[in-house]
Amino acid sequence: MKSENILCIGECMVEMAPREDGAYMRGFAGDTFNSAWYLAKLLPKSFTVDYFTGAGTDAVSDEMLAFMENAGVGTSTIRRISDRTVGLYMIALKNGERSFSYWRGQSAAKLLAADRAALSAAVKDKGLILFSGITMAVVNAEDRQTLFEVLAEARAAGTTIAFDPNMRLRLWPSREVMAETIMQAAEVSDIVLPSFDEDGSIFGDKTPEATIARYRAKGVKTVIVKNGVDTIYAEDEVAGPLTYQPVPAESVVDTTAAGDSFNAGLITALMTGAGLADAIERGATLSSRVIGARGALVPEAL
Ligand SMILES: O=C(O)C(=O)C[C@H](O)[C@H](O)CO
Repeated sequence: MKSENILCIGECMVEMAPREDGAYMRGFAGDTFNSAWYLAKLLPKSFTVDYFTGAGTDAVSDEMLAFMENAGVGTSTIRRISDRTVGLYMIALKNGERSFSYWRGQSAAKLLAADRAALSAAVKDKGLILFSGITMAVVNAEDRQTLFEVLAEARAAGTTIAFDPNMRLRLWPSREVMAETIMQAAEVSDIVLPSFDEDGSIFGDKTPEATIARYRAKGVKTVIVKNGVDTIYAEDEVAGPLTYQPVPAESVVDTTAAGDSFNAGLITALMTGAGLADAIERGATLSSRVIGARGALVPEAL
């Protein structure tokens, strides 16, 4: 049987999310961690969900790891780096659409792939590993290659690799490096979870079908193109091409983690035996509830 151990790799930060009264609420979030948080809540108890990143040894890093453990996300392989600490981001909201400001240039997570042995130990015996374009953006060029190699080794050993291109142009040296790295990441992945607004603008895809074709040409087995409130397009070897029209959200308060929660709902369904169409519905339903509240992690959405 396939391993029921899941690993998400990336950067978790202090999150400052605005409240209605103008004050800020401090939380902890980051795209792949957000998915881990939802996965830990959604998957049956026989599964384990772990997070791999870099963290400091200071009080806020300890609090972050305690927060993860409390949420059911394992932290035992996280790298602790004594002269660094965790990054921070702040959400700004305009009519429900979010934008982010970051303080993460020197974060411990930037060194997450600097110790190959630690990374290799973390990926061992996993059923599925999720990483993202943000994971690739925060590490340097040399460590990116280490990540690719270690993920390729895990895949060869039977792990399913899932990748969300999640593009944050500001975190990359250039548009070209971002686009090139994303296609390299797709080559080591079984499941790719792009968003049409980002992929359309960076790669010039005219339609979601073109996005699917570009990743499938790299050998990706399953591609699901998220598309905001519009039709989701997907394809895998069993279901063939399919579409899903998401039910509109009851209210849109903050779109932070819309894609991350979609990924978690979808992966939960796929890991527990659902077909692609059901898995997409599961992801879309969770995502439409998550955007009805402020911040990335929304317990009421579960
Ligand atoms: O933008 C990032 O790097 C983050 O990880 C912050 C947010 O939690 C994430 O983008 C939401 O998808």
